[in-house]
Amino acid sequence: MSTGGLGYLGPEGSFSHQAARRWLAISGCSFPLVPAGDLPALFASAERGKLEQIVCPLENSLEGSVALVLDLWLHESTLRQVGEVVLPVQQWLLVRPGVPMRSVSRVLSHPHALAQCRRTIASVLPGVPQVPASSTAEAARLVAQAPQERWAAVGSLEAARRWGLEPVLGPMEDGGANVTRFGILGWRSPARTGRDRTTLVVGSLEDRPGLLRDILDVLARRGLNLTRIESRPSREGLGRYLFLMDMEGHATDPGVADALASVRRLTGYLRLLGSYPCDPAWGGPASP
Ligand SMILES: O=C(O)C(=O)Cc1ccccc1
Repeated sequence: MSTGGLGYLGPEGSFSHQAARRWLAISGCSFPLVPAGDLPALFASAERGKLEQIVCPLENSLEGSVALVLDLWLHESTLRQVGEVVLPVQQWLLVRPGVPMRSVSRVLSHPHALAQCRRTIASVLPGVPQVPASSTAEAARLVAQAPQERWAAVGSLEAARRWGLEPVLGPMEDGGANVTRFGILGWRSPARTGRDRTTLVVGSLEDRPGLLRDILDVLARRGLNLTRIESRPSREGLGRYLFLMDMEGHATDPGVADALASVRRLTGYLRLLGSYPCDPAWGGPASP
């Protein structure tokens, strides 16, 4: 039985925690927030019926998709996307108060955060070992509680406040707008709002030239705007992929419904992963 919680990748102070609070504000829901230790545990709690919805980082404007989330969703879960939150993010170098930056002996963070700051870290902390953590906030918590005081974390100013660390450098991502898009996954599909997005995954039993082109053609002929296409291994062998697609519109819009039926006929496998309202704060990808 669901406890009605909204699960997120914890601990407090993670970007997922910020996205979860923003989702409560957008949706008007009042679920209690429930932190999870890592992404597999987050999905497993939801699948066991312990959570009503979960917040997952899907993609980042500098570093791309979060492959682990896509793989858990596509291969180990029956959840549907019910919403999205688009969050501008900033990364800071966080140390225990008074620790000079030049003495840092190890830098911890989520691999996506380390990758967003690759050039800055190489220039200000050359040769310092980088250690992956399950989230930016977990990195901050570890630095705050480590026996070794010279560790640093990469994370938000909120994580610094929550875990009592001092921001000594930032924003430190390697240029460009840093924005992360989070998916809200659950079981109750929301009603059409008129400004919706639809996510689906297709795979093919047939391996023939032009199949992907034919699929994209179905969408283009109906004027459907694709906002993302991503491939992940289908786990059936080398060269076998699933294609995850986001497009504007709701599965009950006549053009989208018609396109889904045509794509289903073309492919061996189509799973509708959800239709949900677009984040009102996000204008969509920049036009060329
Ligand atoms: O590490 C965090 O703070 C998170 O919320 C997870 C995450 C992972 C990848 C991109 C953005 C956020």
